[in-house]
Amino acid sequence: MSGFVGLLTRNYKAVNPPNPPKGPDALRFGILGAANIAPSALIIPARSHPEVVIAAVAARDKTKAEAFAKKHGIPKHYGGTTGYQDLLNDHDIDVIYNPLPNGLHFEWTAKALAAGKHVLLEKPSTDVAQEMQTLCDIAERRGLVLLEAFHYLFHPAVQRVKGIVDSGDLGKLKSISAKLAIPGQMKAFNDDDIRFKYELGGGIMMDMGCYPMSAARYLTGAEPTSVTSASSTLFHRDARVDTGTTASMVFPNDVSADLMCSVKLPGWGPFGFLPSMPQVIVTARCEGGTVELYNFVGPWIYHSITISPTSGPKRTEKAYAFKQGKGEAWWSTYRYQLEAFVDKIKGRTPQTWVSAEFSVGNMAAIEKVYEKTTLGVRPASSYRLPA
Ligand SMILES: NC(=O)C1=CN([C@@H]2O[C@H](COP(=O)(O)OP(=O)(O)OC[C@H]3O[C@@H](n4cnc5c(N)ncnc54)[C@H](OP(=O)(O)O)[C@@H]3O)[C@@H](O)[C@H]2O)C=CC1
Ligand SMILES: O=C1OC[C@@H](O)[C@H](O)[C@H]1O
Repeated sequence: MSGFVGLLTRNYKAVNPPNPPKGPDALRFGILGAANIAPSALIIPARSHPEVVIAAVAARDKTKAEAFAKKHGIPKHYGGTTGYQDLLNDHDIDVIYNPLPNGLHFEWTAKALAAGKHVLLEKPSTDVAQEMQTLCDIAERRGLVLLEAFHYLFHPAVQRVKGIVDSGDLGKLKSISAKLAIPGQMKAFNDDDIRFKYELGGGIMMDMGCYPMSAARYLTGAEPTSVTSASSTLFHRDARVDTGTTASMVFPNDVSADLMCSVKLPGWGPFGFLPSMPQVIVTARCEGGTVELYNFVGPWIYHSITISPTSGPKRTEKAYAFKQGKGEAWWSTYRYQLEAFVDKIKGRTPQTWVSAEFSVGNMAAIEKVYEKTTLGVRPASSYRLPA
């Protein structure tokens, strides 16, 4: 199905998915925090997964936990000062979803792994690379699955672009440009949002910038050798926090990358009154042409892959489902991710995976960018692992 009807059908089914019965061996998930992202990233995708049950939620406030559980049909809730740990102590829970503020990712993922749970950890994985390395080491030692939720990488559209770049059909890769930015007029986040709290791992390079960074590293299949320039716009209440960052990087084999993220894209026209268009685009320039993916972070809603060979006609493609592989055109990036995560836990081979090395590398590269901006890396967690 294509065109407008396809768009409506896909987006309707993504939020109103079929609800097959759950099998006896379904994994029981618990959610740490009644976070805004939890419904889109896990609760709705879980409905159509026969091997996933959302069994419990914990929130710092008991009433909030109860209201969230009721709203989303979650049978168990934990709240109050011991709520998070009570969830981890629940023997009925197999897997923890951690959508806490970035600065709490390390502590609560470490505690979840210590409790013997697999963890789906929100992006960006931790505040600094060393913390993610530590978590990955613990997960490996304990035989548990830990996945940083880079949901978009699991979508067929991103896989198609990766396939085109890797095929060499457009010749050798020369440069990447990756942008995730929204206009300031959207006022997407309040001043007191976790994204602007330095002590919680705030900063838009962490929040949105982790996407363009991961896209550049994913498509090059390499780590940046240096960040040649980087600059940020600053949050008006705290000059350690960026509202947007641009960076230029060099990769091995003469590949370069330009990244941009912002929640404050300036307007245009008289007095900058008119909002700019959001920019959610990744472009790979090769010796023999370019491939561009429009809406790389939300490709299930709508996307467009434009392939422009230097000699030959330009063409566009869509990839809402894999030609071979599991999935439906209406599956969101989060649904594809959940499929892969469950496959991994169940010992099956996932279609796509985000490795420990990839996640650690992303944080290391983000650190390099923050160092170059002079804002400095985000503060490491004060949590110490038990001896
Ligand atoms: N994959 C994706 O597409 C997206 C991922 N994210 C990531 O998910 C995480 C959460 O983002 P989002 O849902 O927007 O954030 P929210 O502010 O909605 O949720 C964060 C949760 O953290 C809990 N929390 C615990 N301690 C604190 C504290 N000191 N201050 C504030 N909150 C606290 C709160 O839980 P409680 O209920 O216990 O009070 C709150 O519900 C971030 O890491 C973000 O990067 C965010 C958006 C999209
Ligand atoms: O993960 C995310 O994806 C979309 C962004 O708007 C958001 O800030 C971020 O947390």
